[in-house]
Amino acid sequence: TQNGPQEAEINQQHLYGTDCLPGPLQLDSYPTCVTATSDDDDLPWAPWTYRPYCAGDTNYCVFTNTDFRGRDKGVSVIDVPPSGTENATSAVTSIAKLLSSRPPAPESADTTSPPYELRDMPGKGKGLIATRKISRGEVFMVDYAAVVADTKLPGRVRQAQGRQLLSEAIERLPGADEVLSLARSSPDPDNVPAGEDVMTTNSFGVEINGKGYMALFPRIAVSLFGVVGVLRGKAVRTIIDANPSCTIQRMNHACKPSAITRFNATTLSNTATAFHDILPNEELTISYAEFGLPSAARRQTLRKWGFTCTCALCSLPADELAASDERRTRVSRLGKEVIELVQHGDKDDLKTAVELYAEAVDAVKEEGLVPHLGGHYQVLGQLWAAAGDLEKGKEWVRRGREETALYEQVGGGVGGY
Ligand SMILES: C[S@@+](CC[C@H](N)C(=O)[O-])C[C@H]1O[C@@H](n2cnc3c(N)ncnc32)[C@H](O)[C@@H]1O
Repeated sequence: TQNGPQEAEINQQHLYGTDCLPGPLQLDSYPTCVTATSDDDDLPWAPWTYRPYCAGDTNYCVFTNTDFRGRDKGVSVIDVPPSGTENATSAVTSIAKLLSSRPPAPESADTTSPPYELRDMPGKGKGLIATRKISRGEVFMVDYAAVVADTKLPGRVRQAQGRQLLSEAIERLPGADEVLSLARSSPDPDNVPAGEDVMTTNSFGVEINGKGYMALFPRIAVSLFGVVGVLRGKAVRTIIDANPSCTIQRMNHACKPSAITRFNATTLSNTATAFHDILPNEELTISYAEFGLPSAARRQTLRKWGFTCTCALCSLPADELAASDERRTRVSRLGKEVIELVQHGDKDDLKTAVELYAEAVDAVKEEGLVPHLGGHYQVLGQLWAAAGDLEKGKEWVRRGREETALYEQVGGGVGGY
């Protein structure tokens, strides 16, 4: 919402409770001249609780359902109303389907305490700290989207319109206060509306039906303390947060993080899974930047969030940071060399390719680039097989699949920052 030209006053057409949607926004499924309140049964714009709010001469509307994940939470979608070809890719369509097909989950009286707590983190605001050991592969947090907005919105509406759409999207939620209590990072907070600042500071980039959205996950999943998967015969549990201030959004960034988040576009859930055994008092962190970048590129990416990274890796002495950067660039250099050797294709080349790739895998491990490991193990297996050692080949492919499965078991969409 920051890209449009500054406009002091835009004539916002507040359609909520007024007569008609403007012509281009009229939809068969949302009759335009019906007056309704949220208490009406059988709303013509169901499953949305209110008549969609559409901003002036933009194509964008806000669609809100106040029952999603329990009555005090809700979800708002800011998108172009679906029609024709847009229908298949629109989040409005797929979230409407989700809302229509499943009754909202009942609140649970689950009193299980989450395995982390919110603490002050010097130089980073607040952060989440493990209060007990969290095992590698454990899904320790589940959160659901409260606001979902087309990523192209900022470039397609004027600033005042974008701000109005965001403000409607948040204010219509029963959980608006929770959303507005999230961290803000604008250097000029008095002149940036809270909703916009919160969205800019906290939103995740997600994909729904192949289209990009910004999504905010400020709150807590309800219900179960369940088994969501099995790893080497061991049950992997999901612990559901019970403390509203301990959300996915509270996890700080680290360049060698302890967890990964996965977004599931079908359920609008975002889950956090531990990369390694996390010990009590260890901070729970995720990466806001692409994995594997050297420090200068990371700094540049993190500028978007308006902070200078103070994670353990970025705080290393200069020589150790340079060694880490060298390992990260070595991984891509070795990858290129291996491709050339494979294209060459004789037996000795393939053996050298295996050695070089094993070196790259060691560097990946040392740098804690866990999401890449499964794929690298599988490539190493294929190289071993091509070099004539089928047993080693099978073993590495098996390990690779197991590693990959660990972080995909609860996913379904594309997630993370
Ligand atoms: C999504 S919030 C994370 C939770 C936040 N610390 C809080 O108090 O709610 C993102 C903000 O946290 C801070 N932050 C996160 N990771 C950091 C890091 N590695 N170094 C410094 N600041 C960080 C930055 O101010 C950033 O804008």
